[in-house]
Amino acid sequence: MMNPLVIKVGGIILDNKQAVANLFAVISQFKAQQQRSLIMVHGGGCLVDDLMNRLALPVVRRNGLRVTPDDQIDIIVGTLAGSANKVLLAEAYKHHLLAIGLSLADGNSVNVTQLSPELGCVGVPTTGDPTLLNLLLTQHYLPIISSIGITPDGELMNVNADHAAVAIAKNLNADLVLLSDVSGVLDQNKQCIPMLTMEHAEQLIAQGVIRDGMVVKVRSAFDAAKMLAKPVHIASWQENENLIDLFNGKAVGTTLLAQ
Ligand SMILES: Nc1ncnc2c1ncn2[C@@H]1O[C@H](COP(=O)(O)OP(=O)(O)O)[C@@H](O)[C@H]1O
Ligand SMILES: CC(=O)N[C@@H](CCC(=O)OP(=O)(O)O)C(=O)O
Repeated sequence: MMNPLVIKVGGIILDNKQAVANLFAVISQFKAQQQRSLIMVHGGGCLVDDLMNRLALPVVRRNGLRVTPDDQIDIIVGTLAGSANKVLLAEAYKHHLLAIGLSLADGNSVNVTQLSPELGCVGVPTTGDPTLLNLLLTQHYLPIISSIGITPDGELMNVNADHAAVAIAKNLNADLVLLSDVSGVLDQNKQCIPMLTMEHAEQLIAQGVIRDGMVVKVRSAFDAAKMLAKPVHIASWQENENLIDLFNGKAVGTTLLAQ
């Protein structure tokens, strides 16, 4: 049996019903062909931004992470663990997939602590217990996991979804694919870089070619690649015709090398 595959979905796909439907069509095709266990970890930052705008609340990010004041965590939990998670679950059901919607805290799958007081209710993954997820995978469930966590003191935390996906992949010794709006990590000419080493990535970050959320994504991906001793892929959820290849471990988008 192959090791599990963690698929992280983020970006404007969460705001695009057709794109979500296309992705689940591919996942259900893959599931029909392969015995491999899949876990989906999702973001939904764009949905939070939309709601913040409608509520006339400011959207503030520092180094790619959302500043999350105490009095806004309920809105964010509602959006990520609520609507975003259930929209994905609904599409999974529509495609006859046996799915279950979870957060990082369910079954203590990923424990989190507060990152820093300046960012407010932003959590970082610490340890985790894979028992619940392994149990669900044995019974052929597709876990769909939001990036909401709970601290040991019972505080709800907003975790960057790339950090969350890396934590789950480490816990399950899984392969990891990060799907975003872009075809991969782009160079200064906006061309997708097929293979990236950590050294090259840090150069591109220093030059400002890799910016914003992509800095978090690339550093998270290398963290996972090193720990798991295997490459991690960053690709677009729009590459429908290549997604099956990607899920089978072929290089699509940018491959971040473990070395
Ligand atoms: N060098 C780069 N290559 C690709 N995307 C980049 C780069 N630098 C900055 N970005 C930005 O990073 C975004 C992806 O990060 P992010 O928005 O956090 O993704 P997601 O929401 O899918 O987690 C891209 O949409 C792009 O605007
Ligand atoms: C702390 C932090 O930044 N949390 C993110 C969680 C969602 C996310 O990461 O969504 P995408 O993967 O779609 O960008 C946020 O509030 O936007």
